[in-house]
Amino acid sequence: MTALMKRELMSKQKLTIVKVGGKVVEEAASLADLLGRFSALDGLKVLVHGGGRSATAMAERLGIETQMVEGRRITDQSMLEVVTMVYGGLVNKNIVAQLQALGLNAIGLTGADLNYMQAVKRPVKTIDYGFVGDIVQVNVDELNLLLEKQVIPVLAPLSHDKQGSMLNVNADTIAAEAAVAFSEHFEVELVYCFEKSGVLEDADDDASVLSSLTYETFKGLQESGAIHAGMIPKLDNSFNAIKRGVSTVRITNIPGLQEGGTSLLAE
Ligand SMILES: Nc1ncnc2c1ncn2[C@@H]1O[C@H](COP(=O)(O)OP(=O)(O)O)[C@@H](O)[C@H]1O
Ligand SMILES: CC(=O)N[C@@H](CCC(=O)OP(=O)(O)O)C(=O)O
Repeated sequence: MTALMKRELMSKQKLTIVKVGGKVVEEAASLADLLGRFSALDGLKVLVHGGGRSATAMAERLGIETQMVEGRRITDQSMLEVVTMVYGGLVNKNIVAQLQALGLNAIGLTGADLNYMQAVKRPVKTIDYGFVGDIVQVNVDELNLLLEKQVIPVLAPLSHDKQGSMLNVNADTIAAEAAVAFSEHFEVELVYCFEKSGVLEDADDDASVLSSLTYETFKGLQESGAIHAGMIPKLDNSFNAIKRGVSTVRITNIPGLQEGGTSLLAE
């Protein structure tokens, strides 16, 4: 029996999973600020990153057009090459190098590494998303061994189909699916860190942060249009994670990493 298994038998240890995306990843100063605060968090932790804007910028440099549908990137063969390079390479390794500089022993992984997360190519219904994956299996056993050795997993928004192809997956989904899988072993707090201070009652007023949110209120605010765009899948992912065993989900900005922002309430 490993030390980690022994501890689980006594009581579940806390694990913080921080997902960072949007502008925060793209701007060097905000990323450095975020990583500094992440490194100061106590206890076991995992970082999940996005980087959609960096992929769009790189695609543009290569003359490849970006097309998003309902917040998801249409990923044809050449876009798959771009996202594999940008998420699995540039963004991921830049974060790992910065965490190493901060004294954290980080390792960057896609779902193909250690086969920790497997997906299937999204079936074509009305829209063909191309090489976009829907998660079918998550196995965090090897990641648990890394955590036990004080290694910090840094998870990129990429999975694979176990038949040789990488697949593009939204970073919020990677964070939620990893959080659910880790919940079997840990008391998981999932923190979505982005550019606003939380879920806003009025998306244009940064001071209108809701300190807590139920599913019912979310659906009401969605209907009135106060919650829209990328915030809808983020909240759907978040409530789904709570339903499947994640202890706490918070949506916040960089200074709110430890506390603050919007806490989601189970019904
Ligand atoms: N009520 C709301 N509160 C906060 N953000 C909102 C709200 N409604 C819509 N949004 C938009 O949702 C975006 C976050 O979604 P998304 O861009 O997918 O996240 P990320 O920055 O993590 O990639 C915000 O930048 C904001 O423009
Ligand atoms: C399928 C799909 O849409 N994947 C996303 C993955 C990156 C991401 O989610 O980045 P942010 O968190 O910074 O938005 C994309 O390619 O844009």
